[in-house]
Amino acid sequence: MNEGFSNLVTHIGDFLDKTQDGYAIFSMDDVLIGCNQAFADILYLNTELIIGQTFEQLYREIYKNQKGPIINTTDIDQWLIEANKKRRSRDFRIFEIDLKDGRWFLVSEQISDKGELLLHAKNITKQKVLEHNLHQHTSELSNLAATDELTQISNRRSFISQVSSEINRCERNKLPACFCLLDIDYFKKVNDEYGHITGDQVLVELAEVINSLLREYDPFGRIGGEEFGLFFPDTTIEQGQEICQRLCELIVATNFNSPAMPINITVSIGVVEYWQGATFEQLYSQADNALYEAKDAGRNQIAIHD
Ligand SMILES: Nc1nc2c(ncn2[C@@H]2O[C@H](COP(=O)(O)OP(=O)(O)OP(=O)(O)O)[C@@H](O)[C@H]2O)c(=O)[nH]1
Repeated sequence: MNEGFSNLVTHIGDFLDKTQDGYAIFSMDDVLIGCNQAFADILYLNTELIIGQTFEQLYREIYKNQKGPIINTTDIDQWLIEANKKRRSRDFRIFEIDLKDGRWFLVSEQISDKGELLLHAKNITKQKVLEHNLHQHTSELSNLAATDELTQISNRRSFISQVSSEINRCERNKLPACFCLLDIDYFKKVNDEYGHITGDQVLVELAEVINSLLREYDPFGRIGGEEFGLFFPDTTIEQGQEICQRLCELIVATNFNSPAMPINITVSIGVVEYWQGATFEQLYSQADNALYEAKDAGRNQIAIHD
């Protein structure tokens, strides 16, 4: 043993009871032969009483006390069988545990040539909290980036991406589908007569009314202004036309902005049948042509692209 190493061995004990990290050594037959205070604190057990106990006895005690590491089971015997299978399966193991008090530890287990097991538990609660917050912020940001601020449905970008992946699915599974563009008729009049804020309210309610008729997985988004896009996977053109007909009827029958000042609107819808190999741009352009036909033909109606 070189001098530096023997100095380390002599002095390391002074640090072991200062550190927040838990240290413990188990014998070949898994009896706890030594540990520091931090390790006992993690288990919520008394240092003096745990020396000489086996890993199994310790975990049975923790399970009984319902303090310390979370043991997610209703059957501790089965849990110990599974834990023991993993425990000495490799010379070095690393895993995370969480405690009832909310702390998290990164635990490493190293087995020596003599078969003794050195356990080191590092407090990683701060990192876990940061990780959790970051994850939450990321998902909030991606929701924001995909949502139309006014109507809270998908925005143009997110709608295009959902339709594109549905197009791929329909292509792979040889499914029929319909793409629709829906536009409010004479919406300028609503704004002119009732004001822009009421116009906004009509848009919000319209999105809700349309959503109430759709299946949960039908992509539906606000393309821009008073124009909305819909995609019906696994739907024939006849079925698509029927859904659009029901949408038109429901919208005509709805009193928007009620009870303040009920407003009635109509919509025009351009529908195109999906064909194998079609792109979003092609479907959009053909549905747009059909939408103009519906407007030209007097509005409050559906036009199917030929
Ligand atoms: N309140 C409100 N109005 C909007 C919004 N986006 C677009 N608009 C209005 O929608 C109206 C669209 O007018 P036009 O393109 O002339 O269409 P229209 O009056 O609906 O007539 P047709 O589509 O030809 O039946 C304009 O008055 C826009 O200001 C919005 O987010 N909120």
